[in-house]
Amino acid sequence: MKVSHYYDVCRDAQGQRYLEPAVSGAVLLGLPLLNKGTAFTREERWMLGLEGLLPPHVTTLEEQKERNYRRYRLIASDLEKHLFLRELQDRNEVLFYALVTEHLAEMLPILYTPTVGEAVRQFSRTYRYPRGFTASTANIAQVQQALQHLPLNDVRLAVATDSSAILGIGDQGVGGLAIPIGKLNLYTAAGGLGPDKVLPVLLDVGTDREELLADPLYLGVHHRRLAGEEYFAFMDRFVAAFKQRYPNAVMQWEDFGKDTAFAVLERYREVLPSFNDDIQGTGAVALAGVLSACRLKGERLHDQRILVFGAGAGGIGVAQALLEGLRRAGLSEKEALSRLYVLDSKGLLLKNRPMEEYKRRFAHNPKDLQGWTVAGTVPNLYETVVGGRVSVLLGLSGQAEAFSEPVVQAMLKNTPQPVIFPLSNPTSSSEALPEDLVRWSEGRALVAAGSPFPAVEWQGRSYPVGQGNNAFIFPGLGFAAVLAKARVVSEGMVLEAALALHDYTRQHHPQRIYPPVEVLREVSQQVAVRVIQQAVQEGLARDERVLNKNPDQLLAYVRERFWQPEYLPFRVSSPGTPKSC
Ligand SMILES: NC(=O)c1ccc[n+]([C@@H]2O[C@H](COP(=O)([O-])OP(=O)(O)OC[C@H]3O[C@@H](n4cnc5c(N)ncnc54)[C@H](O)[C@@H]3O)[C@@H](O)[C@H]2O)c1
Ligand SMILES: O=C(O)C[C@H](O)C(=O)O
Ligand SMILES: [Mn+2]
Repeated sequence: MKVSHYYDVCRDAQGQRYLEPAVSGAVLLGLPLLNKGTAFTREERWMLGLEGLLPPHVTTLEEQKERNYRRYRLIASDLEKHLFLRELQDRNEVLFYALVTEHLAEMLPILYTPTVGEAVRQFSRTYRYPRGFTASTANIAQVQQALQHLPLNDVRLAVATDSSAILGIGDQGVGGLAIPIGKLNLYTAAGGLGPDKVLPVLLDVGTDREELLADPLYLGVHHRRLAGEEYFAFMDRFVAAFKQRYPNAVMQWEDFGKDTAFAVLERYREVLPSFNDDIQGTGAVALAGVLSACRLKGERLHDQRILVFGAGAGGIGVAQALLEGLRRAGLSEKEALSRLYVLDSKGLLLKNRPMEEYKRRFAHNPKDLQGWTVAGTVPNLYETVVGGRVSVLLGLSGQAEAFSEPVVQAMLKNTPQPVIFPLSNPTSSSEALPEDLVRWSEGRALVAAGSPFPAVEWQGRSYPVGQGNNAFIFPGLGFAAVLAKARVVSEGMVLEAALALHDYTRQHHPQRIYPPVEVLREVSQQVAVRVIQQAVQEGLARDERVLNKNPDQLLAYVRERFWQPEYLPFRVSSPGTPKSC
């Protein structure tokens, strides 16, 4: 099997890798996985029919990075920077990843959260080049055939969204494709997967956003969302065809809203090795951060009383992960649930309220909450903080400013150091600004947020704000599932990712809740090692190369397989030459 319709990656007698292209000339220059731009050597230019098509000076990758970084720095707006980087990736993937890897902390907020949210909104207005795969109601009947149009033959990981709950900005229709593209930028820049091994997928089942339906320039299908049986018939078709085209691929479900996220995860988790990033990745990152915060407070997880604000994919995922954490700390399920409060848009989950099945487990008995509110009303955020003596507050509601000063003051009465994580993205959806939380609590709150925020300077001290984002989990988790060829992605593997992140933070950044994003690559490698070990232990690993390796050997293996942005030489062998591809 050739890696792509347009080229293959082969090895010479010395084991050196090289590219064997099936195209040449101007066509080759238009393929971002092959194009080296001005870095094609003189020999390559003659061999591939490029001589004369490029300026004569042959540049190095370093010089190309320098040229593009200078231009990047001249751009004023974040969205324009995002679009500049998108175009660079669409021209030359190696150069794009070389640049992004070198400036990871600077470019992450541009490629990913929060700027990617704006790129989603502006998708139909800024569209330039195709990327990934779009299944839609216009092609789902022939999706098997449409998947054959993709030139890549060895995809190992896809990120797919139905775009029903993009970050905290809701249904975004076809524009949601920018999210899988951004997630996969992280997979390659910080998670080790080569750009020819990944695929962003948009499942366009329609949109319920009126302004998109009414916009003639909107690029998605112009009808309302499929629901119920029609929705699952669409999904079943896509999943079957995807599995046939890419039998070795892991699937990351992303930004499915609460009405589809849980059902899709359950329906396909045994069909495809797959996980839901918002439920499981977020659960893992929140558990790791709360464990770190407990360590900083000198307390234990089971000393805490925890409130999760928001009961969608993210909120329930976080509640499930903390429940598991509390059980591991020795509490019974009943004891653990008694110190965990989950609120949706109507307030605290109570057993006498009608609610979706996935919330039910976390509902409290109203009899246990005597005196919290006027009898018969549902406790709100403030009342739950007071009544439940909450010491840890986690925001997954997408509601800006929901964590107000009175809420913080109430927490300070329960604990000297409240743990407060406004985890909603993008920045405009964050439940509070970290600087307000630090100020209102006079520097006592332990704060992390979903989106990137600068350190807070307050009364001569600097408080770094950790980024509690599933970016610390999914690249390592997905890479591990790929390297292990895991049959399924188990809850045990997800939990191990959380514990690995917590251990890494404790060992390398003991003063922090999360590591700085500068070390994301290293975090992903550590997470990957632990997740592979767990997959092996659970008998889920199907790749023999990961069996019987100790942690050091596994780390070396993970590092060796980690894709690096460097140009491979081209060769064109004459017909009949034996090749190792
Ligand atoms: N930091 C991270 O890594 C991370 C990961 C996943 C999700 N999130 C964030 O969490 C937010 C929700 O995402 P999701 O995927 O769970 O969406 P979702 O559509 O599945 O759920 C949204 C939930 O928000 C809650 N909500 C809405 N209005 C509310 C209100 N007024 N008061 C209390 N709760 C309210 C509801 O319970 C609803 O179910 C988004 O802003 C998203 O960016 C962050
Ligand atoms: O995309 C992110 O930044 C994190 C998370 O998956 C989200 O939906 O907010
Ligand atoms: Mn998400």
